[in-house]
Amino acid sequence: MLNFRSPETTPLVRLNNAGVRRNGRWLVRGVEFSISPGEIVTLIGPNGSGKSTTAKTAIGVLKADEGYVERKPGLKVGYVPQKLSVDWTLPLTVERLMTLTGPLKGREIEEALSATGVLHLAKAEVQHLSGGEFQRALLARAIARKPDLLVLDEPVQGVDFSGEIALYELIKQIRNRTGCGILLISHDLHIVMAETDTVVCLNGHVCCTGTPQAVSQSPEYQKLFGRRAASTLAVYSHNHDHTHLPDGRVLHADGSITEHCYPGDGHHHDEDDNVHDHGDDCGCGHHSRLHGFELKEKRDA
Ligand SMILES: Nc1ncnc2c1ncn2[C@@H]1O[C@H](COP(=O)(O)OP(=O)(O)OP(=O)(O)O)[C@@H](O)[C@H]1O
Repeated sequence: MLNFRSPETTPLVRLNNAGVRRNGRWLVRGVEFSISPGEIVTLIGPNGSGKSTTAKTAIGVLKADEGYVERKPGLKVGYVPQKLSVDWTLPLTVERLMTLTGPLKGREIEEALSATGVLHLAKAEVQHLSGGEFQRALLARAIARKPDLLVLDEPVQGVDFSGEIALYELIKQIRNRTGCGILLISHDLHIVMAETDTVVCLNGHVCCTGTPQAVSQSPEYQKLFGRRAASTLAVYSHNHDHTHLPDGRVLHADGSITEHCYPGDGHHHDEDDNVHDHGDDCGCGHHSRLHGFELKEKRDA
C-alpha cells in the first residue's frame, strides 16, 4: 500500500479562511482545511450548510470572496457533482456519458468503466441504470483522466445500504490504487466512511474538524445536531470474504462466482452494536455492520 500523508506532503488544496458571499449573504465563511495526496476528507453538515459551495470553492468552480485557496500547480480534478444537467429525454449511453465534457481514448474509457465495475454497461442507456450503476458510471467518468483530486458530492445518493458499502469500498480501492486525494460530501450527517482521515463539520462555517472520533466527541458537533447527536457518528467498516459484483453475482475468496452468497459467508459476521440489517438483497439475509463511536448521551437541555 502507498504511504499516504507523509508529513512533508504538500497539500493538493488548502482553503485559508475562505468565504463565499452571494446576494449580500455569506454562504460559508472562515473555512479552513486542506487535502493531501491519499487523504480522504469528508464534509458533513445540515442541508444548506455550505458543503457543495465549499467543495466548488476548493476546486475553483467558485471563487472565494474572502480568504484564499491554494492549489497544487497543474492540479487535475475529477468531480462528481450532486446534480447533473443532462436532458434525460435524449438517448445517452454510458460510453457517451464518459466523453460529454471532453475526449477520451477508447482504452481510457474501458479502463475506467472496468475499474468501477460497469464495463458490461458501456452500451446501456444511462436513464435505465440503477442508482448504484449510475453512481459507478459517474465515478468512472471522474477517474478516467487520472485526477490528483477526486471530489464526490454525495456519491451514494439513490443507492441502497448494501450498494453504499460497495461504493465506499470502491472509493477506498481507487484511493489505494492511485493515491489521489478525495473530498467527499456525505449525504448522511452521522455516517462517514471508515477510511476518512478528516471530517469537516460545516454549518455556514467550520463547526468542528478532526478525525471521525474527535468530531463525534466534540461539543460543537453535539450542540449542532442536538438530540440526533446523542446517537452515534458511525463509521463504515467492511469485513468480508466475498464481493458483490455490480451485476448481482457474488465473487468468492477462492475466485468462484455464484448467483448468491452462502448463508455462512463471513462479511457481516461481527455481532457488534450498531448492526444494520440491509435486507436480503444477496439472498442470504446477512447483515452489514456499522462500527459506531459511542457518544455520551446528551439530550437537548
Ligand atoms: N449561487 C447561489 N446564489 C445564492 N445562494 C446560493 C447559491 N448557491 C447556493 N446558495 C445557498 O447557499 C447555501 C449553501 O448551499 P450548499 O448547496 O453549499 O449547501 P449544502 O450543504 O451542500 O446543502 P445540501 O445538503 O442541501 O446539498 C444554501 O442556503 C443555498 O441556498
